[in-house]
Amino acid sequence: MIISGTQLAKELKQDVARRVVEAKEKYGRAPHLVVILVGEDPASQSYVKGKGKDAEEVGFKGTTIRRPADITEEELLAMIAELNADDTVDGVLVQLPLPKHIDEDKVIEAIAKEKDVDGFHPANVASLWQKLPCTLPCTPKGIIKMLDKAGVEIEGKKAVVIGRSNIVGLPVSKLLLDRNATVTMAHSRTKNLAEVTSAADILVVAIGRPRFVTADMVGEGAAVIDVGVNRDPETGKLCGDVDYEACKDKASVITPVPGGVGPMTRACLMENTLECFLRKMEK
Ligand SMILES: Nc1nc(=O)c2c([nH]1)NC[C@@H]1CN(c3ccc(C(=O)N[C@@H](CCC(=O)O)C(=O)O)cc3)C=[N+]21
Repeated sequence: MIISGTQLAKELKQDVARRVVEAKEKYGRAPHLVVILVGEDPASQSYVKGKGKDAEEVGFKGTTIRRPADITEEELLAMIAELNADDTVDGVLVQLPLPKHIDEDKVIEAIAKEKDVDGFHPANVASLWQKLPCTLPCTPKGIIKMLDKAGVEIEGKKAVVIGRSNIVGLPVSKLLLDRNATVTMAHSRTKNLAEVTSAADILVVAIGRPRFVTADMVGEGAAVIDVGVNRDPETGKLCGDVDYEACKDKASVITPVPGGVGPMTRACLMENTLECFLRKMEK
């Protein structure tokens, strides 16, 4: 079975849109998401365009601030400080990656944690690891929703996560652990990787290498979640970290690329923005 991220994202966005209508009635305005895009990277431009479209679709006010790649770190931090102080702004997202002369950690830390819709702020990260209320990072949150919607049991299962990034591998491992999976974090230095991954009931792949996971690495009946967004070196088309065609018959459920984790990530961003807005208004 294919888990359609496109379909689940549509459902989640419809749910957010319904809640936005209610919230607007109650609080007199819609949530406002501000996305900052620095530079002209084509992939970033296309993602940011998608976020703008989603924001409009769910009934938010959406603003995209575009700045040239040579903006100084100081200018960017000043802009964020202004948005933090602006009561009509509920969510701030700075599209990553940033140009090399700008310190990403510093920028993320500058965003008010209450407006950190990505869930990247160190205060949100700390809360996640301490099981305190927090804004969850969008991709890990979306992955858990996809497993739940597909009816995949997590409790007591063996989950293997390949990749250990701050934005996907680490937090999704923690969320799976919180759901009582037995979690293995695998990576580029893992010995006998195929042996490790074949034992997984749930295999989450987030390493950023086109079609890295081959059929021999997938156990019979596994749930396979492909977080990759790569360009196929030959065709230039979007492809995942999993060789989908080779693995789909071994997996019980699998997510495609495109149309899998990506759209759910975006839908979760909308949900996070609504939640930041509600938390503020309910105070
Ligand atoms: N501050 C920040 N937050 C992010 O969440 C963030 C970021 N920076 N920088 C880049 C990565 C990447 N990312 C994607 C989200 C959706 C799709 C997505 O929807 N992909 C579609 C296809 C889109 C296409 O055709 O290009 C799909 O998989 O079906 C892809 C990639 C969010 N990121």
